[in-house]
Amino acid sequence: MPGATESGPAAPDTFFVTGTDTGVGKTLVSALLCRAWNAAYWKPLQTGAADGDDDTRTVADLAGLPPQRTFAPARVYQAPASPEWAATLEQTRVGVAEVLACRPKVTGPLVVEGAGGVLVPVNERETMLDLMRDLAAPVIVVARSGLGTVNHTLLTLEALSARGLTVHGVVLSGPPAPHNRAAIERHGGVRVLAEVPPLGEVTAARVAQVAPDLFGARPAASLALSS
Ligand SMILES: Nc1ncnc2c1ncn2[C@@H]1O[C@H](COP(=O)(O)OP(=O)(O)OP(=O)(O)O)[C@@H](O)[C@H]1O
Ligand SMILES: C[C@H](N)[C@H](N)CCCCCC(=O)O
Ligand SMILES: [Mg+2]
Repeated sequence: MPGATESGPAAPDTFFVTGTDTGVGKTLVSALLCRAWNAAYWKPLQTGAADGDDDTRTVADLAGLPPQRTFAPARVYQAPASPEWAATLEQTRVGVAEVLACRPKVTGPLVVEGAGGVLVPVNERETMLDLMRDLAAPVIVVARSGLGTVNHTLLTLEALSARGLTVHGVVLSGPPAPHNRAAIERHGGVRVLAEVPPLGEVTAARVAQVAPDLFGARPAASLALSS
């Protein structure tokens, strides 16, 4: 296998961070990953700019990334909505191919954050799953840790599996819930990479403090999602 080492397959460089929902902690986890792995960051489609949503700025601040380690979104839309609807409100439309034409060329790890969850529409025909398929990077699923997450996470994993996407693992955010972690690993055939506890005030100092213990210094090789 190209890039393989004696210790196993080479770790991929690009990871797509999706979630079971909007607001589950994708941006916080992206910042933790960037900090731990010294990764660059790209949010291809940013919506909610009218409400001040700017995940690129948030990650740059929290992870302490210099300007050359973050990349402008392919599109920024004002409305706090899916890319499809936010674009429609601006009488425009975007396709996955146009988005990926803006894919940054970087050396080393790159964290790419989606908008909302896996089936959020990019346009009338394409969803975030199409973006993930064409990006061809292993997927990290961020989920809440608490009640309801087992169903939401397993549904998300089913959708990813149905499209043949490689799942690198799941990250749970919120108060530790070992029974939920175990259920997701058992029924989803995935690793839970980390449980991000409630961080209190989310600051760059706090991210720097916890990121290495949560994610280590570099990404591990991805395991295929078993059925
Ligand atoms: N473990 C945690 N401890 C403290 N705050 C958290 C934790 N997880 C998430 N949050 C907070 O919850 C809010 C939503 O998280 P975040 O912005 O990362 O979600 P998201 O999935 O990226 O949302 P979007 O779909 O808008 O991109 C943020 O204010 C974030 O700091
Ligand atoms: C604006 C928000 N913060 C996100 N960036 C966009 C989330 C879109 C979710 C669409 C949906 O699932 O209903
Ligand atoms: Mg976000």
